[in-house]
Amino acid sequence: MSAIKEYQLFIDGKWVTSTSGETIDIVNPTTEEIVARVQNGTVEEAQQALEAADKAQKEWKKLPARSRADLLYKLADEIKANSDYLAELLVKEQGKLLKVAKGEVAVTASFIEYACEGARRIEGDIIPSDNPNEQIWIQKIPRGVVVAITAWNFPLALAGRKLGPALVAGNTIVIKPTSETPLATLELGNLAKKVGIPDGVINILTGPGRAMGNALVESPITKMVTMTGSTPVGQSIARAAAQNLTHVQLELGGKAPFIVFEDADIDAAVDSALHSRFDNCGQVCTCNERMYVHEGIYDAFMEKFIAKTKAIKVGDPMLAETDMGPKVNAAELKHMEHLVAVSLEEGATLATGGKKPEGSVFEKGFWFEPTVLTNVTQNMTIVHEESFGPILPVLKFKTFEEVVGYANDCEYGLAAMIFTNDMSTIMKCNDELEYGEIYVNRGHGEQHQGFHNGYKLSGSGGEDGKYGFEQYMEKKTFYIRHKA
Ligand SMILES: NC(=O)C1=CN([C@@H]2O[C@H](COP(=O)(O)OP(=O)(O)OC[C@H]3O[C@@H](n4cnc5c(N)ncnc54)[C@H](OP(=O)(O)O)[C@@H]3O)[C@@H](O)[C@H]2O)C=CC1
Ligand SMILES: O=C(O)[C@@H](O)[C@@H]1OC[C@H](O)[C@H]1O
Repeated sequence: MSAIKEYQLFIDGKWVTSTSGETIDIVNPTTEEIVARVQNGTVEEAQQALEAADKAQKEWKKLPARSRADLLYKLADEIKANSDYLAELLVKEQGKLLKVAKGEVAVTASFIEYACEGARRIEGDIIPSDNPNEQIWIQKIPRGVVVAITAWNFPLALAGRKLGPALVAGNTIVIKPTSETPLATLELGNLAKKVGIPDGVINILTGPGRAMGNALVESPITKMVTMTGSTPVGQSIARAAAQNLTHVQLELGGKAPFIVFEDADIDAAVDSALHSRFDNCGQVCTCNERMYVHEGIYDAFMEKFIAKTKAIKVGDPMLAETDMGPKVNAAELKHMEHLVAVSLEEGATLATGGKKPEGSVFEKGFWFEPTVLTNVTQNMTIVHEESFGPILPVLKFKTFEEVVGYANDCEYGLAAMIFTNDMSTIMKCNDELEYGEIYVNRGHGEQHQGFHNGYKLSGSGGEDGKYGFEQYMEKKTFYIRHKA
């Protein structure tokens, strides 16, 4: 057994051990072995990180945005240069497939590179005044210290998605990754030092969200909180931030409907539905959480879909032939078992899966079979509660009005997917589906230049693209009167 690495806190460019004297074990979801330990940081250390970020921001904001971007391009290059190491760390801490982990490392770098492209597009306005000899300037300026709080499903990518625009805009950042999967994110501290990002610009803390996270959110030093995670936690962050009216950007839970209309390309819809549910063991915020299939093609569609679901190879995420790894932890596994039990009690039928796979290789680890539930009705728990795992309830529908009503009968509003070739249906879906992101004739998967924006309880503010970049800046209006 290799020695268990103990990570420290990254504050003001230095690695420090927490005064708590306590650590948090990071467990490999595939083997249940401890792969590393991280600091159980204190609220005092949260304050130290915020003060370091505040001090560093005074100088960081004076750099031309292009100079800030040059340093961040180098960080992105270092992330790519360390892809194998970072990807294996992601597999060990989160259980995602190695090929998916390598994709996450690449997308982390590209999130940062995309933000760097915005360095020369921080544009304001010059507006004529109603008064003679006067101009009005509206400038975009950095907010100050940004706190970034991230979830466990794509921990490194979520960190890059936030630190990129935050730092290009002239802010500094304190990142608190989830206590489940902090390792790859912590490695960013070493890479930041290596490329010469000034001390205090990036700070990375570990510790329980309810204490450390809350302390970061509540501080008056914090001028923006960007958080990705569950809706209940996002709501508590919004409440805590309210006392200072701190700007909050929240990317939260989802329950994406996947709608297959009668004229859909069935093979394309089957493949997209499969990947949009089971990739990353169903742990993607925009996942196909519930599927509606027109009754006219239901049998043909489901025959192909069930066959492909049964063919999914569950196993060691390090192996190329594996299609799906384990859930991230025991609590999530228990949640899967609970949702299946409730669904069956409520009258659903188990078409495939529904339990831990059999075999000695699955004795250790948080494994769950790809699961499909049929004979599901709209009022069932599984149609409304996010599973964030490999469980897919399938319902039939007859009419457009019926399925749009089902799709919108939801407290979330992040993503929706539809398959149809009828332009009128597509445009009516665009008008009537209450979701911030709609994918037409393809599965989920955002792009940096889009806008990842959840309605209802899926979040507020949105991130990515030019509108996400705007969130990291304040505006200052300047009235200038000059002598005639
Ligand atoms: N919309 C989107 O883009 C995405 C949404 N998600 C959602 O995230 C959820 C799964 O991720 P998960 O990590 O379990 O989410 P959680 O909400 O449990 O945790 C998210 C982060 O918040 C921290 N946190 C917890 N309590 C507080 C608090 N009171 N104040 C400040 N920070 C706190 C956690 O720290 P700690 O872990 O140390 O407690 C963690 O870093 C799912 O609901 C999924 O839908 C996931 C990915 C993307
Ligand atoms: O957060 C999610 O689940 C998705 O937004 C995911 O995160 C980073 C990847 O680029 C997205 O697919």
